[in-house]
Parts: sequence; C-alpha cells; structure tokens
Amino acid sequence: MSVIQCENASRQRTNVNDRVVKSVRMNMTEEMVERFVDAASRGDVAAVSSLISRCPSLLDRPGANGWNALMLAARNGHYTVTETLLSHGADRLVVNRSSQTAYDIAKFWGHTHIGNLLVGTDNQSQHILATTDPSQEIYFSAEPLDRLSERRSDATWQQDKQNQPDSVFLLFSELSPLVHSLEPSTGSGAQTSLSRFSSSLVKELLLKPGSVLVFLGVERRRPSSSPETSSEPPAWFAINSTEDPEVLLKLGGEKDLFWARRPNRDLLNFSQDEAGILAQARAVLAWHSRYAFCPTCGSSSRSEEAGYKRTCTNASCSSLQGVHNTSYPRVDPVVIMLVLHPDGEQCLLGRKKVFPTGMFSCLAGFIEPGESVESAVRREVEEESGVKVGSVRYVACQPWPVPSSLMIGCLAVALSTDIKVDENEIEEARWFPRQKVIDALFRGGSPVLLLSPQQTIAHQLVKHWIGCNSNL
Ligand SMILES: NC(=O)C1=CN([C@@H]2O[C@H](COP(=O)(O)OP(=O)(O)OC[C@H]3O[C@@H](n4cnc5c(N)ncnc54)[C@H](O)[C@@H]3O)[C@@H](O)[C@H]2O)C=CC1
Ligand SMILES: [Mg+2]
Ligand SMILES: [Mg+2]
Ligand SMILES: [Mg+2]
Ligand SMILES: [Zn+2]
Repeated sequence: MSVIQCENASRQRTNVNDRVVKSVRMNMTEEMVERFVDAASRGDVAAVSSLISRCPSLLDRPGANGWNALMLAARNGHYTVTETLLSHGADRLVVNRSSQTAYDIAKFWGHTHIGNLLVGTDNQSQHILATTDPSQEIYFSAEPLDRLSERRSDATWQQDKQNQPDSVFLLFSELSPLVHSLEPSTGSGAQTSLSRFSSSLVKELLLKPGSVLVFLGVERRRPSSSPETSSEPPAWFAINSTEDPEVLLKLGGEKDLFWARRPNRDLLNFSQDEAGILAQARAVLAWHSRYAFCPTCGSSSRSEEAGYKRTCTNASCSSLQGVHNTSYPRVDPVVIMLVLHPDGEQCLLGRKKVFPTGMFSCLAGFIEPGESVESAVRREVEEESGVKVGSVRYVACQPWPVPSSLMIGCLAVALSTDIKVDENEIEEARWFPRQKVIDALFRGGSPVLLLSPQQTIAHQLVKHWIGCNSNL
C-alpha cells in the first residue's frame, strides 16, 4: 500500500478543487514521512514499527533533508530501530545528498555495532561495504610459494628437487596452462584448477629441446610441531612445451584436462592461491618465449638460474659484461586510476571500443621511462580524457600476467571536469555518480553501467572508493 493509498483510507471526501486536494495530499505525505524519519532519529521503535505496518512504502523514503530513516537511526546509534528497519527490508545501499550510505554514516560516527549490522551476513554486501584494504583480495597477487631465489643458482639442489616424487610440475602450451574443471561444491568460488604432474610424468618432456623449465618456489608450510614436517616442503616448477598440445593432454591419463586458452577470461577462474602461482609462472614463461635471442647482439640466448636469467651464447657480447636488464624477466609498470570529480561524488570511467556494451572501467596506461607514478597518472588521464588531475594516492597493485604488467592502482582527484576523449584509445568517458556505481557493484549492473569483473584491480579500485568514508 502506498503512502497516498494509506491516507486515502482515512481521508474524508471533500469537494474542494483538484489542486487543493493534491496539495493537501502532498503535505500529508510529507508530514507522514517526516514523522517516520523523526521517530527513527529519536530511536522510537514503537512509532517506527506502527508507521511501517500502516504504510510499508515509508521505509526508504527520505525526509526533507535527504536522509531516510535508516540513515538517521545509524547517525544516532539506534540499534533496535536499525534492526527493525532492516527486518522490513530497508535498502542499505541508497545514498543521501552527500553520497553516504547508512553504513558510511554509522562508521563515521563510530557506531561500530550498527555498522556491523548494516554490513549484514550476506557475502555480497560484506564484500561491498566492509572493504577498506583492497590489497587483501587482489586476484593474481597471492604468494603461496616461497620463491627461494637463493636456490636458483644451486644446480645440485635444483636437480634434486626436479627428481623428487612430491615435486609439482605445471604444464603450459603456447603460454596456456593445462587445467581441469572443479566441482562447484568445492566452495572456493574457483571453477578451474591447475593440473599438477609428478616428476616421473614429465621426465621425458624435460629432455625435449623446446621445453622451458622455471622453478617457482617451495610451498609455505604452516608452522606445526609434528615430526613429519621436518622434511623440506614440495617444490613447484612450470614447463612451457612446444610438443603437440593434443599429445600433452594425454599425459594426464584418464583425467578430463583442457588448455585454458583465452587469457583475459580463462585465467580469471582460479582460486586466489593458484592465481598467484599462475601470475608468476605465465609471466616468466612469456618472457622466455619472446627473448630466445639476445636483444644486444641477436645471437641465441639460453635459460639459466632456474629460469630467472637468459644469457647470450656469443662470448664477445657486451651483455656478458656487467649486469643488464635485458637478461632478466621483464615487468611493465602500468598506472590504473579512478579519477574523482572535485565534488567527491562522481568518478570518471571510460570504455574502449573492444569492451562489451555498457562496460566502463578505470583509465590505464603504461608508465614511460623517467616518469613517476604520479606523473604517469596525470599524463594518461589528460591524454585519454582531457581531464586535468591534481593529487594522486596509491591504493594497491596487481600483477597482470598478460603478458607481464604490474598494474599500479591509484585514486586521483580531478582539477577540471570537461571531457575530451582520445578517440584512438577510448570510445567514451563519463562522470558516474556514486549511486550509479553502487548499483552497478551491488545490484549486478545495468545496461548503462557494467563494471569489469571483480578479479580486476579496476573493479577493486571502484569498490575501494565506495567503501571509503565520504566527507561528512
Ligand atoms: N587489470 C585491470 O583492471 C586492467 C588492466 N589493463 C591492462 O593495462 C595495460 C595498459 O593499458 P592501456 O590502456 O592499453 O595502456 P596505454 O594507455 O599506455 O596505451 C596502450 C599503448 O601504449 C603503447 N605501449 C607503451 N608501452 C607499452 C608496453 N610496455 N607494452 C605494450 N604497449 C605499450 C602501445 O602503443 C599500446 O597500444 C593493458 O595491457 C591492459 O591489459 C587495463 C585496464 C584494466
Ligand atoms: Mg593511454
Ligand atoms: Mg590507456
Ligand atoms: Mg600510454
Ligand atoms: Zn648477445
């Protein structure tokens, strides 16, 4: 029943003209909303309950100052009223005129118990509202293996590990990992898992001239007092093979294995731990596949230090004198930034032509030589959108192994707001208000705004901004 219907039930017929009736109705509606938000603000549970049961549509209605009952209950620390409003289905994700949710308000005023209530127990809103440290959950950044870099040049130790029955080998063909599907019941949210092979299964493969082997590290064992943990934890390796991929599939015996070939999609379906291992393995193998020849003299190069160095085979090459970055795996730094409007309530998102319809993401670009992170943010934003940027703050980063970028995630504040896109790179850029972004994050997107998947740092930066307290 709407507020107006509620009032209709009690209103006596009158023969004043329509305009007057309408104005009286408006006043009565507003008055009822004000009574309701006032009751919530004072912590009057009885009045709140009675008004909702008479007029359920009052629930999320804002009063004249733009704050609804949930926000006022959160502001004044009224736990039972908050609980009552939530039990009737109050919307936790609407914002007031300063773009604050009830959660932002509770957090700002230090009502932690109300903040916890507003975050709730469902995973989605816990994720959305409670995240203030995005680095905790950045996909591709887990480090479940200890890289043991000091063991890379110890050939005896490396050979010994390659022969041990508990060592784990991952297989790649043209940089795609060999994987199998996971049952949804595993509960980790991952859909695929890296297929693990033992040393006996890959022994012959390692002798083939096209195989490249990289030592990834050893498992980090949890501290335990049990005597069997005194032996060294299992070592992990990655192999990129040039053998026929169909033949390699058979190495797994009866198991239903397949190659995860679409880098931007298939690589996003692993557990956090496996994604971390994959980011390391794929980026190092990608470097080997592109640096078969010495960048200094063009002679062939060979893999050394367990896959972490390539050395030129030409004894007179200058790359053999001193230390040269051409000999080591490369990482390309990229800035990725969520640019905030000077009003603090909108953010700048852009779309490339190749994005699916409705998808917008953070602007990004490679850092150039001699450039700081801050300068690269300012240059890329101005090049791509015409917007000038002032302060820049680092938030979190993400290794992106396609092929080997490091995405450096920042929040940046705009100094100007007119948009003029570089059409070679960006099809469109727009300012999106906080409420639209909250809807896209928590209500599954709309044809107007779809965000990139949650495994991307672009998504995490947007979520981080929403999770930050806005200025009260
Ligand atoms: N994880 C995430 O959330 C996101 C990741 N990205 C990644 O960030 C990277 C950079 O973003 P863009 O907007 O494309 O950069 P960008 O704005 O600098 O433009 C790309 C152009 O820069 C040039 N370039 C300069 N250095 C390069 C290098 N080391 N490698 C390749 N091209 C280089 C090329 O001409 C290329 O076409 C992309 O590879 C993309 O995969 C981009 C957006 C979101
Ligand atoms: Mg650019
Ligand atoms: Mg760009
Ligand atoms: Mg660029
Ligand atoms: Zn050389």
